[in-house]
Amino acid sequence: MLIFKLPDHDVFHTVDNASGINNVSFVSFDTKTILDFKGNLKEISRGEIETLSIVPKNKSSLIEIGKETPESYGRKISQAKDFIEKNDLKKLVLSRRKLLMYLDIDSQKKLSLTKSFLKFTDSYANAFCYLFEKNGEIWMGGFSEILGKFDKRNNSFETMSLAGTLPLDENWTDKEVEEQKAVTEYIQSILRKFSSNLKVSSTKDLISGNIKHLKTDFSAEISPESLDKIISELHPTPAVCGFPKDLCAQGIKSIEHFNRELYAGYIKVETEDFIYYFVNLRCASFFKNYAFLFVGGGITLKSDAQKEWQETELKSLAVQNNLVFE
Ligand SMILES: C=C(O[C@@H]1C=C(C(=O)O)C=C[C@H]1O)C(=O)O
Repeated sequence: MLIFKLPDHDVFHTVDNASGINNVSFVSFDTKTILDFKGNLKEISRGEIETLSIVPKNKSSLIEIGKETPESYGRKISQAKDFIEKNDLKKLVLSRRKLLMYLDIDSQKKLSLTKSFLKFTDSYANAFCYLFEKNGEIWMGGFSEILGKFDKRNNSFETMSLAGTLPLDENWTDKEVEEQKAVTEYIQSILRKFSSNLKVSSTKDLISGNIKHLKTDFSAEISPESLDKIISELHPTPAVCGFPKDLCAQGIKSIEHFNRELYAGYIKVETEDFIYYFVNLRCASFFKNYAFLFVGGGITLKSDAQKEWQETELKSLAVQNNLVFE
């Protein structure tokens, strides 16, 4: 079962399971896992969504639940800084799995994932939001970062450089400006190879709930044949990994000590006119008594461990504040 809402659209969609048609795919961060949702896109109403039963299951094997603390995350940030220094990098994106246990809140009340999804979509109207259950796995998430948007009618391709995070009332510093610039330069260097008419916007604030980011938009005319290649070269961008990609992904794995799974991967959605590639952030996987909320941020040599922790806490509220118990 998959339900989703495209950014700035009023309607909800699902897929009709028709075989041979594949319009929605979730690609994991390491691109090794691809979850396909078969069928044509079809509209689904709010009322129909409310009647769906999506109930988390117990994980079949025991998982090790090491609760991350500001101190343990601080140690990982130091390791990330050592890695940045040793390899002369601009940044590395570190993340954590926030463990949220929810059974104890009130034994009479149960988590309603469909109502949570609807609340999430109301809070983040300009985001791509989804909820799915497949092979016993349940994920929910939503954010407005695109890895790509291809318009089949005129072969125009759009993407964005989105990075740097602060609470709404704080002013940008060199740390955020530099980390976002690293993403902008990376995207530019790739798109220039595929298009001679690349347009780059000025950098603006993007407000997402309780926080803001720096965003630069790109648009270019490309040949449809190069679309897959562009996406595979872009992903993972330094907004979620670092550059060089392979070295940074290796560094991330050795420091984070968990599998990012679908977090920081992307979601491909094909409609009649567009092919979208949404970056899978502000997301969580759900089990019977708990959820893992995946959150991260760009680390540079200027990073302050306490602020980085705070940033991941603020990002986790995107999912956490929209969970509905009834
Ligand atoms: C990595 C995440 O977000 C990404 C990293 C950001 C940053 O480093 O400031 C900002 C927006 C996203 O591109 C996340 O939400 O977990």
